[in-house]
Amino acid sequence: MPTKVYIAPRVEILAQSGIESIPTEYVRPVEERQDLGDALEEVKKQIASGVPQIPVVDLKGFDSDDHETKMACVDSVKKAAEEWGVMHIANHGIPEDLLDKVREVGKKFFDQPIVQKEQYANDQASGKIQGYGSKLANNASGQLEWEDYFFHLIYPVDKTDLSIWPKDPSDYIEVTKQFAEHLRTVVSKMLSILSVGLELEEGKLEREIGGKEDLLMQLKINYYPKCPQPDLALGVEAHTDISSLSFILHNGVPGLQVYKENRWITAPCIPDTMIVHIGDTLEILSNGKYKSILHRGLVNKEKVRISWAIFCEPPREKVVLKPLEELVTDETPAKFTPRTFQEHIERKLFKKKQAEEAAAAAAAQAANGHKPNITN
Ligand SMILES: O=C(O)CCC(=O)C(=O)O
Ligand SMILES: [Fe+2]
Repeated sequence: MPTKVYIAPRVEILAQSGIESIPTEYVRPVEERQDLGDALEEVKKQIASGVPQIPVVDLKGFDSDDHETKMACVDSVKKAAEEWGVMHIANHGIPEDLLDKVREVGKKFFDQPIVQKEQYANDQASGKIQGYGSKLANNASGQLEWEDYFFHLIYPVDKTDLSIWPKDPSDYIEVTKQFAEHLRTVVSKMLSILSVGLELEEGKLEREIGGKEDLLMQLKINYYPKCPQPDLALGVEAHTDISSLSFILHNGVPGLQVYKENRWITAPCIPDTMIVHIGDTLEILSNGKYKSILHRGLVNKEKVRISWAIFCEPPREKVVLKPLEELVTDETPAKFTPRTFQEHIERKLFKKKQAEEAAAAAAAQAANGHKPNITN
C-alpha cells in the first residue's frame, strides 16, 4: 500500500492558482469582520478619518548624558506602553542597510519555488516547530490564516540550530546572525527604558525574564500572498503576543491592525522605524501597567506583504512570571497569578480551544435551526 503523504496547504499555491473566491476555511465569521478590508484601502481611510495613531517614539534621547533628555525618552515610551502597548520606534540604532539586507534575504527565500521551500517544512505534529509552515486546521472551527511563514530561533547563538536555517540565499545565515546581534542590543535598551518607566532599576526587567543567557529571540517571517477577497480573510487572526517584547519589521506594505477603543486601527508604514509590541509577559510583570494589545494582520489584493516578527521570550520553565513585588500594593493588588511561561502558553491555548469549541457548537446548532443553548 502506498504511504499517505500529507501535503500541507500552502497559501501561496492557492494565491497563484488564480481563484477569485477564497475557500470557506479562510472566510472569517461575521463577528470578526469589523474594520476588515483590503489593507491598502484601510490604511488610506484611516489616515483620512483622523483617528488616533499608534505613537512614534524616538529612542535616541535615552543615550543622552542630560537627565532631562533621557527622562523625556523614558516618559514617551512609558506612555505608549501604558496607553497602547505598541509603538513605532525611531533611532533604534540598527543600520538601515542591514535591515534592507534582512528584507532582501527573506524575500529571496520566499521567491524560490515552493518545492525548494518544502525541504524546510516544519512538522508541528511531531513537535518540530522550526521551519517553513502554514497554519494547520487543528481547531474546532477549522479556520485558516492567509499566510505561510518561516520560523526559527535566532538568539542566543548557542541555542540556535543553523542546520534548519535557509541555505538559499547563501547570505541568509550571515545577515540573520548580524541582525540578531544588533536587535539584541535594542531589546536590552527597550527593557531598560521600560524598567526606568516603572521606577525600577535599569537592569530589572531583563534580569527577570532570563538575562543575556536565557532570554530567547524567535524569528517568524510572515509571508502574506495577495488575496482575492481581503475583506473576508485575515493574514493573522486576532491575538495578543505571549512574548515579553515583539519587534516587527516589514516590506513597506501595511497590514497590522491593533484593537483600541472598540475599533481596529490600521498601522501606517513609517520609514526607518520598527514596531514594538509589549507582550503578555511584560503585562504580567508590570501588573497590567503596560498593555499587551490585541492585534491582527490584514491582507490585500495587490501586493505581497512580508513581515519579520521577532518574539523575545523568557525561558519556558526557569522563571516564574508574576507581578513584580515593587508594583504590588494595597491599592494595586496583583492582577495575575504566578505561572511559568510554559504554563501561560498552555492556559492560553486551553482558553482559545474552549472559545473555539463554543463558537463551533453555536454555529452547528444555529445551522440545525436551534438556538444555541448558552447555559451549556
Ligand atoms: O504581520 C504583522 O504585522 C503582525 C504579525 C503578528 O502579529 C505575529 O506574527 O504575531
Ligand atoms: Fe502578534
